[in-house]
Amino acid sequence: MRLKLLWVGKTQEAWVKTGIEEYAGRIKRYCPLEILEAREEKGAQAAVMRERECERLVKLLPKGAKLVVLDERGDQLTSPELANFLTKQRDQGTQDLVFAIGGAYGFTDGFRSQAFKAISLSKMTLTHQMVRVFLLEQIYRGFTIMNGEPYHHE
Ligand SMILES: C[S@@+](CC[C@H](N)C(=O)[O-])C[C@H]1O[C@@H](n2cnc3c(N)ncnc32)[C@H](O)[C@@H]1O
Repeated sequence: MRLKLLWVGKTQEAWVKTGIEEYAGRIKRYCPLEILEAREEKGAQAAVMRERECERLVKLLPKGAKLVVLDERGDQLTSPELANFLTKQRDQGTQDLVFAIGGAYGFTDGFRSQAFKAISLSKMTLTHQMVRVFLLEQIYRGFTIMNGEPYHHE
C-alpha cells in the first residue's frame, strides 16, 4: 500500500512545514508516502475557486486510487479505529490510498462523492493547513498501533 496526501496550495507557515516534515518522515518508516499539491485558486468567487481547485485535485488522483476525504462532516474515528482502517486497506491490497484535504473553501459535492470514506478530525473547522499536521500525526499514530509500539497510550 502506498499513501498519498493530496491538498490545495503550498504550506505557508514554517511551524506547519516543520510538523509535516516530522510526521511525514516518521510515516515513511512504515509505508511509502507522497504529498501531492494542487494549485490554489485566487481572486474569484468562493464557488468558482472551490470548483477549480477540485478539478485540479481530480487530475492528481492516481488511476484506481481509493479516496478518503477529510471533512468536518465525516466519520469521527478513534486512533485505534484509524489504525484498523489502515490495516484493512493494507490487507485488502489497496495500492494507492489517498487522503485529500480541501482548500480554504472545501470540496465540491462532486469531489466529495468520489470518496469511499469521509473522516472528520473534529466537529470544529480547522484551517486547511493545520489539518495537514493533525492528519499526518494520526496516520503515524495508526502505524505505531498496528505495530504494537509504545507511542499510543489508552
Ligand atoms: C477551512 S476548511 C473548509 C471549510 C468549508 N466551509 C467546508 O465546509 O468544508 C478546509 C479543509 O480543511 C479540512 N478540514 C477542516 N476542518 C476539518 C475537520 N474538523 N475535520 C476534517 N477535515 C477538516 C477539510 O478537508 C476542508 O475541506
